[in-house]
Amino acid sequence: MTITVQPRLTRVFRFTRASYADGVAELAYAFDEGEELVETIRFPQAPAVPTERRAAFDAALKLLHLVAGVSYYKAGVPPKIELADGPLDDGTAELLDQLYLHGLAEFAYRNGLDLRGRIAFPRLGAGTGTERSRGGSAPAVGALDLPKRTLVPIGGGKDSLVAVEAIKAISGEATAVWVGNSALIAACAERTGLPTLNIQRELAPGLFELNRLGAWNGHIPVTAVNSAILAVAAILYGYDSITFANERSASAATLEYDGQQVNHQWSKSLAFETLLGDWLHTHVAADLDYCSLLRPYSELAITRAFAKLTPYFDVFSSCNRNFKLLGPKPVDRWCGQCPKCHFVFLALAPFLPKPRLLAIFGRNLLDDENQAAGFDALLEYQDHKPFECVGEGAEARAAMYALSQRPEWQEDALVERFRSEILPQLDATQLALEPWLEPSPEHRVPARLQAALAAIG
Ligand SMILES: CC(=O)N[C@H]1[C@@H](OP(=O)(O)OP(=O)(O)OC[C@H]2O[C@@H](n3ccc(=O)[nH]c3=O)[C@H](O)[C@@H]2O)O[C@H](CO)[C@@H](O)[C@@H]1O[C@H](C)C(=O)N[C@@H](C)C(=O)N[C@@H](CCC(=O)O)C(=O)O
Ligand SMILES: Nc1ncnc2c1ncn2[C@@H]1O[C@H](COP(=O)(O)OP(=O)(O)OP(=O)(O)O)[C@@H](O)[C@H]1O
Repeated sequence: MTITVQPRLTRVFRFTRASYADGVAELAYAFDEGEELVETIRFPQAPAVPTERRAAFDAALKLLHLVAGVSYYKAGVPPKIELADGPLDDGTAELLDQLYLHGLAEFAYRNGLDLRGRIAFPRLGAGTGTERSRGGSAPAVGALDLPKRTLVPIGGGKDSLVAVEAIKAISGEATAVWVGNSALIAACAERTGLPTLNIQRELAPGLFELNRLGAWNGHIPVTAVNSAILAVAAILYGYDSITFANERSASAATLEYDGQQVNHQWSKSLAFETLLGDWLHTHVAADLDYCSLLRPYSELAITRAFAKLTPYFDVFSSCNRNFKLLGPKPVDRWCGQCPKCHFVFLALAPFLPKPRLLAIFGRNLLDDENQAAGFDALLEYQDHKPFECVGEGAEARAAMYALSQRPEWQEDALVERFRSEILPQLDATQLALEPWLEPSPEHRVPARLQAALAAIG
């Protein structure tokens, strides 16, 4: 495919069409009058869409088209957005405005862009008269009597496996589902013993051509894309709930810049969960629940729970370098260099026998002076939290403090450095591990699944 637009000079981003037939969804976009960029999602062994769920399916597919557009919009960030299907009701436009602004906040910060005031999805009634500048709300949909079973997304790391085991503990009917073709995630899903569902996602090849032509590039809110894919899947296959494994800490900003919070994990935050969960209730099906089973828990509470799940130790990995579409992957599941490797090593250390942890990682990251800067960033010492899915700085400091009190860890280079150099500068009353293990009451887990929460804490 030959791309003829210069991405950074484009004027309009267009959502041109979304179609679905025989298990294949095509989501198409274009800049200005340029070629279509078509993303493809494949739903395996898809049944025919049941008639009574047709409207819900169409609504979910439309949302997926709008959400997945973020990968392409970011290539040019033109000032105008156009929708071939016409403007959106207020609720939908608000969800999209928020997602593109906050989900692309890291992208904007790193590229020196300011997206505030730039992103405005067309709204019904906007600009058509003085009496109504916004489009009003769509009539709320009813329940569809969806089967009482749960889609549990699997990411290959510890969090989703903790969620799986919590659902298994209450004998909930569930399917382990993942998007993409990662063999590592497939192995984890297989290990759960649950039925599995693997949905394929192929980005438009033209995006890589745009990248080569100097498109804007950077982080996108991928959890939102996966969530929208799973909403379509829930209606298609018949599930009444989608339970992600997004932790409490995911709501905390990575940094604040020019009055704006920048959160790498925004589409894992409670704010996004609330927006999407409410939207699905009003626009798709009143009985389709979208939530995170791990929302009450800190990363440390989750690593404590995961430390008991020994059958997964030889298959899981939280290192995101495994999940790159292009380029090399770590040879042995953990690159040992990235913020996720650093954080997971540190957060598991208080809860696992040391030899067990070293066996998982194949090395001792805390006894390697070359990794000091990486751990400093986690501790928010002379740096900000990394742009990655890691816990809060205070949480990392609590874990490091716990290790500094243990004979088996305190001689290791970076623990010793923490004790001698960093600890004297910290408020010792803020370093206890125990408060991090307490669940918070805030979550959106539906009544039917709440017993699973007790299986985690
Ligand atoms: C695996 C990874 O971390 N990828 C990020 C990385 O991408 P990179 O360029 O190094 O390589 P690829 O992943 O192979 O992607 C190639 C290009 O494709 C585009 N792209 C990819 C996926 C997608 O959904 N949309 C896309 O537009 C993009 O142009 C890529 O350059 O760096 C990129 C730039 O910062 C990131 O966008 C890539 O992140 C992936 C989308 C990804 O899946 N990342 C997750 C591991 C991730 O970050 N998860 C977060 C969830 C946060 C959230 O709010 O959803 C987390 O765990 O905290
Ligand atoms: N490819 C994927 N398909 C479906 N869901 C995914 C995928 N990747 C991540 N997720 C889900 O997104 C959420 C956030 O992912 P995240 O990487 O934080 O979790 P994880 O991989 O389970 O654990 P870890 O924090 O150890 O990496 C989790 O619920 C995870 O299951």
